Amino acid sequence: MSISHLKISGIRNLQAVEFPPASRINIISGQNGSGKTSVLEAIHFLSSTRSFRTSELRHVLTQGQEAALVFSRVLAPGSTQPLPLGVERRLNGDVRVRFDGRSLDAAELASLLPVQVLYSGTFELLDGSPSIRRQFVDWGGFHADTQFIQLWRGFRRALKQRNSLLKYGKIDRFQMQVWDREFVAYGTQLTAHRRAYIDALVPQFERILKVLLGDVSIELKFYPGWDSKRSLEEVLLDQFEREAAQGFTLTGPQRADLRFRWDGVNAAERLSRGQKKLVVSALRLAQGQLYRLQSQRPCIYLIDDLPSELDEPHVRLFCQFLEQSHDQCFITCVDPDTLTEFWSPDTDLALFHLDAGHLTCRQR
Ligand SMILES: Nc1ncnc2c1ncn2[C@@H]1O[C@H](COP(=O)(O)OP(=O)(O)OP(=O)(O)O)[C@@H](O)[C@H]1O
Repeated sequence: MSISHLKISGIRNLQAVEFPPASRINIISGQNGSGKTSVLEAIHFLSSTRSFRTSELRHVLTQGQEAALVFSRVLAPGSTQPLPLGVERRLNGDVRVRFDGRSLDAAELASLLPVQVLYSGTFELLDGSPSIRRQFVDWGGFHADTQFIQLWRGFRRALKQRNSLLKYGKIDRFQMQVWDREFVAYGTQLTAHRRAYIDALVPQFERILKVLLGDVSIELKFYPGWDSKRSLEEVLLDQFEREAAQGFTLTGPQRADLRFRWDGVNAAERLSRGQKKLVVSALRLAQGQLYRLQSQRPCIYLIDDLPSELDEPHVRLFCQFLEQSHDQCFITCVDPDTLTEFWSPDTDLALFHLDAGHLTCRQR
């Protein structure tokens, strides 16, 4: 899907923002605090009912407002007939998602309009907590295979039940065996899906990294959450006494992670800030490209302050990659002159400027 019309109300400092995005490249410029990231946040909200900056709706809502509403018209690939998609969330907890006259649940919305976000917080993929990398892997698993969400839910349920039995001390061995079986069955299948996803992602990641960063070669490895030379069943048996003493499940798929090495060293310790930005960008772009390959559908890229941390040649390479990707992109920057010269005249491109929450269109 791509967005052909967007209307935003009740988000941050944005003042009744309404515009028709270009099908390919949208450059949104403005000074610090003008609301550029908030426009990307609104598109993310449209795709998932959530912000990528905060989990608390009250911070996203314009001060004094009760509801955030993003309304759009979206186009399926190859279609000329845009369909209405609207997402509303209210401070009282109500959430409404309507697409072409019917309500959607969270999973349906996530499949309808997948987006990839690149902003300052994306660095955490390299040096943040493992849960951020698990979310990254699971995003891919969710979009790659419809079975994934059931496996993920089944595993979470088994983990929760095990942990509550371990926490309250008096362990009923029979009940524990039931949940152990579920934990192993779901956990093993979930891990196989995660591993297959990363195996498919690595060639995309290496290809894009080579385009963006030439000589830097990063080894990306999946860690399943336990010593994979042993079965999950064996590991559970072995660690049971320690788990009973500590009151929670020690190792398993809930500890899965990704490891990035450069010349055998933890890449996060070795890369410069610009290099880190290009590595995490390559990861997100690879995820979008793999999604396109697997589903034959495009992803929308939201890229906040693309030029920051990068020199001109790398900005050029980045823009050339985006241009060749054929996907819809929303790119923000402070100074539009840093981004406008890299696009071919045939590319459907639109320039917008934000001034204190007011958006205007600019001439190319
Ligand atoms: N809940 C809110 N209600 C009203 N205004 C808000 C709210 N939260 C943030 N703001 C203001 O909205 C603006 C949003 O800034 P945003 O982060 O989108 O700016 P930006 O153009 O991306 O800036 P920068 O270039 O510094 O990253 C800021 O001026 C901020 O003070």
